[in-house]
Amino acid sequence: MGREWDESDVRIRPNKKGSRPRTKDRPAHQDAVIGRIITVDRGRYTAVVDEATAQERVLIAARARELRRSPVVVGDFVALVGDTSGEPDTLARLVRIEERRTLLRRSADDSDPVERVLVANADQLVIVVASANPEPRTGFIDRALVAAYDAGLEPLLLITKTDVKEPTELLAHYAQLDLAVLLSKTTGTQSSAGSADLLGDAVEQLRDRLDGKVSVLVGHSGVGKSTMVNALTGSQRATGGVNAVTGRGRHTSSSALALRLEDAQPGSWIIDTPGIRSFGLAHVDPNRILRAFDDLEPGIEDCPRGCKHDDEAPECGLDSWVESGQAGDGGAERLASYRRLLNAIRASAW
Ligand SMILES: Nc1nc2c(ncn2[C@@H]2O[C@H](COP(=O)(O)OP(=O)(O)OP(=O)(O)O)[C@@H](O)[C@H]2O)c(=O)[nH]1
Ligand SMILES: [Zn+2]
Repeated sequence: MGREWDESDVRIRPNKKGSRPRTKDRPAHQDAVIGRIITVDRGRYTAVVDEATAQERVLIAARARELRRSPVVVGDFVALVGDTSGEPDTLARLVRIEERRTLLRRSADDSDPVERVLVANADQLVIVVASANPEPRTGFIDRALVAAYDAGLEPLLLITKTDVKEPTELLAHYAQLDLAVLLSKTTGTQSSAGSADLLGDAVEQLRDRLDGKVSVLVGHSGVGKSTMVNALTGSQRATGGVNAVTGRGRHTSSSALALRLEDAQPGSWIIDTPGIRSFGLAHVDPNRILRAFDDLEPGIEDCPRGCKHDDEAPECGLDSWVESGQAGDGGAERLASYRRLLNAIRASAW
């Protein structure tokens, strides 16, 4: 990851005790290297530095005290000082979190009483559901869509197991959204190991979509997320490949984990989220969700102040906007879709 230094990086604070700049830790930050966090496990942060260069290396870091309690998450770019060689048994010091482009988070909810930052700087959210077995739940998809729109991520719906059932109803349900949908299925023949081979098409289509980007995958257990992640990333994890990358034990925590997309441009990462099965959405602002509906968005100009734009909102400007045809022929359905997503914010579970 290249980064240019400028004067603001070497600013020296006025020193209360004397005129000399503090030599102890300030100058050290000038040597900082920037790394991408690929996993977090028990207070240890694994980062890739000098990505896609001959000097690329993976190192382990501990957070500096000056960071206090600011959460550092997968996808964060961080400044690292100290031993940044990445040699075995070395530990770098993580001194700063770079500004985040996007931030996927969850409010506290019934399943987790703490508000959490989940993943930083991702571009896309791939919502994985099975066409059947387990049955797809639109509540899950709606909540994930809201989380994506709120975080500024492009959502993508991946429907697996279409060999088991055609996802006709599900597709109809989301036809009004500007939502890219990919279908995948297996050959239907289970190998002796019990895992079925995915048909190549879907894997390649998805790879094209993910190429050059950072994509987070979310999905319930059993939908075939691991099958797809393995097809896209090779055996990095299946074989304990995380060892080779991080020099540490196989990834066992429930934290997110970034894996490289195989046969893709540098900077293409897939973030698997074994621990994330739901999103608390209490923090979400309906206006932010509206940014994903640019045909509707201008309609809120006539809304009363503090309008929530939902089914019960009196005199919501979106109603007249749609009635007057300004959102086009499909306007009413689009508004219904938007409001259905707003309902997902209020529903407490998915
Ligand atoms: N018929 C069919 N089975 C599939 C397909 N994709 C995955 N499977 C099977 O579904 C089961 C679950 O797949 P996994 O990839 O382990 O599912 P997961 O979402 O990672 O689930 P967890 O590992 O519990 O998080 C496995 O037996 C897969 O072989 C598919 O497209 N069609
Ligand atoms: Zn309104």
